[in-house]
Order: sequence, then structure tokens, then C-alpha cells
Amino acid sequence: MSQTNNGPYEVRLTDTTLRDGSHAVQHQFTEKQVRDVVRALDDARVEVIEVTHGDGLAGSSFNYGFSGTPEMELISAAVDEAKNARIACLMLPGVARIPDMQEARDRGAEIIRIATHCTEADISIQHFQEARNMGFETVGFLMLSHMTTPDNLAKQARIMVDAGCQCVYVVDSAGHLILEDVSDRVDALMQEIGGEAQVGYHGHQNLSMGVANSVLAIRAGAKQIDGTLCALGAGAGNSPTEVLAAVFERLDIKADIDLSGLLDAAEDVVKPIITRMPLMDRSSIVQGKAGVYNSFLIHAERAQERYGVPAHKILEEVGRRQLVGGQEDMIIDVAVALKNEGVTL
Ligand SMILES: C[C@H](O)CC(=O)C(=O)O
Ligand SMILES: [Mn+2]
Repeated sequence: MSQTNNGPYEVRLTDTTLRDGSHAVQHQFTEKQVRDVVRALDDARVEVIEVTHGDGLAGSSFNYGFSGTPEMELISAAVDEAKNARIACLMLPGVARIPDMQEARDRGAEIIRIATHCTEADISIQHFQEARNMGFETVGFLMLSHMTTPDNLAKQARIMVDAGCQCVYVVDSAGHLILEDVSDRVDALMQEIGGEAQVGYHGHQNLSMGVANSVLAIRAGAKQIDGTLCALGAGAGNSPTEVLAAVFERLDIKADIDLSGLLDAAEDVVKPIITRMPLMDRSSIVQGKAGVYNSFLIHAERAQERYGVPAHKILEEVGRRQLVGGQEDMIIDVAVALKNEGVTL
């Protein structure tokens, strides 16, 4: 049962348009787009801006999709453009290596967010230790947090904090969590690590819950919240930063951001560069319902084109098989199996 703090609430917003949003533009952000978005977010007083390939440092690959511009160049451009905001990078141990973190640090990134599957925090231990030695502020990302219980999630958070992590996020990678699912998880983490580290929440919009879930996370004690402009992000997209800011103002949640600057950033800077608006459509709602990793959407759509099997059917089966991030190649396997069973468009 979740404990509700009485406030006043104060949070730090991290905008990940230039990282999670990278999924939605198939990792094709240009340096100019990165500079324009960073300038707009910085002017709106967003404190932290994440810039990396959608799957984190070194994600540019055959498996995840190649970047249009090398991410290290984008990180340098972001650092150069930001006057007050600090630049964060995401990394998944096994996809990126410690030298990749060092290069991001050398280029001026100040925050590293280290992501593992929700039951595999132990693979991040050396990365947190090294990150602290490099002078990074550290954040842990427990992805697909719905796939384990609040108590187990808290134990995983403990592993990260003991290794040097300063804030652990409940990451709703499938947009599957609803209301108390979030506050119960944040609450369990608060009880386990609350005295030593912060708790954060990263929401997706598959079931249209990103913003409401963020508010419940804050009421349960979360101090760091993620969003993206225009909800640009994997699958149905993320909690929209500009909506979070408006709701925070209504609820007196202090985030020290300029709402009208964010509205301009979303409308005038990000909207024009979106090639595909994230939607709560059949496939992404199926993902939210079945608890499927949002980054799988584009892979399932490609498999639809190649094998003539509907993407939402592929995603349903992926959910049944409980596939997790890193198993993108299994989507092909699922598509072929469904085709052999006669499932077609
Ligand atoms: C690498 C993932 O896309 C991280 C993330 O944003 C999520 O799991 O959600
Ligand atoms: Mn995400």
C-alpha cells in the first residue's frame, strides 16, 4: 500500500526528447536539430537534457538501428549549446562500455544514466563505480519495472545504490503501469534507499497514463521525472514535458521551469521536425496492455513489412513470450512463427 507524502513537492525534470525521442525519428537527429532543441529547453530552464542514441551510448548498430550523426558529435553540440542545463547520457552495460562513458564525460556530459533490465542491476555495479570515479552524477534505470514486484524492484535499487548510484528510476518501458502500480513501486524504493538516494520515474503513454503516473510517483516521493517534448519517444511516446509542466503548475509542484517557453519549444521547434508523431494506436496500446518494451514497435513494423504479419499480432506474441530489451532479433523469430501459423495481414 502506497504512502502519500503531504508535500510541498519539488522535482527535477529531465527532458529526454534527444534520447528517447531518437527512437521516434529512427535515430536520425541532426546536429542543427540537437542545437535547436537544447537551446529551447535551456531557455525554458529545464535542468537536465539527455542526448544519446535511443538505445543509449553505442546503440548505433545493425541490431538497434544506425544513427544519422555520430552521437558523440551530438553530445558535444549539446554541451556547447547549453548555458545552464546539464547534459545527461544513457548507457546499457553490454551495449556500451566504460570507455564510451569516458568519452561522453570528456565531451562534457555531467550525468550518466545506467540502465538494466529490472531484475539485473548486478550488471551495472562496475559501471556505477567507474562513473563516480569519472565525476559523473549517477542515475540508475530499472527498465520494464512492471516485470517484477515492488519489493524485488527495491532490492535491485539497493544493488545500484550500494554501487554508487544517486537516484534510481522506476522505468515504465512498456507504458504498462497504472496508478498504484507506480506509487507502490516508488514507495518500496523510498523505503529501501530513500535515506541515501533519490527515486525517479520515467513514463510512457501507451495507456495514456504517463502524466497521471508521474504525479502519483511524486506524491510517493519521487524527485526526478522524465518527459519529452510533444511526447516524442519510443512506442506511444513519453510523458510530454510541456504537459507535465502545466500539470505541475496546477498542482503546485515546484519544478522551476518556464511553461510558456516549453510550449514554444514543443510547437515551434520539435513539432516541425517530427516525421512520425507518437500515437496511442492499435500497436502501441497492445504494447501497453501486454507489457511489451516500447523500442520493439519499430522492429515489429519492419517485420510486418517483411513477412506480411500484422505488427500488433507480433507484439502480442512478444508479450506472451515476455521478451526483454536486447532481444530485438527474436521479433523476427516471432514473425516467422506467426507466418507459418497462417497469421497474415
Ligand atoms: C533503452 C531504453 O529505451 C530506455 C528507456 O527509455 C525505457 O526503457 O523506457
Ligand atoms: Mn523510455
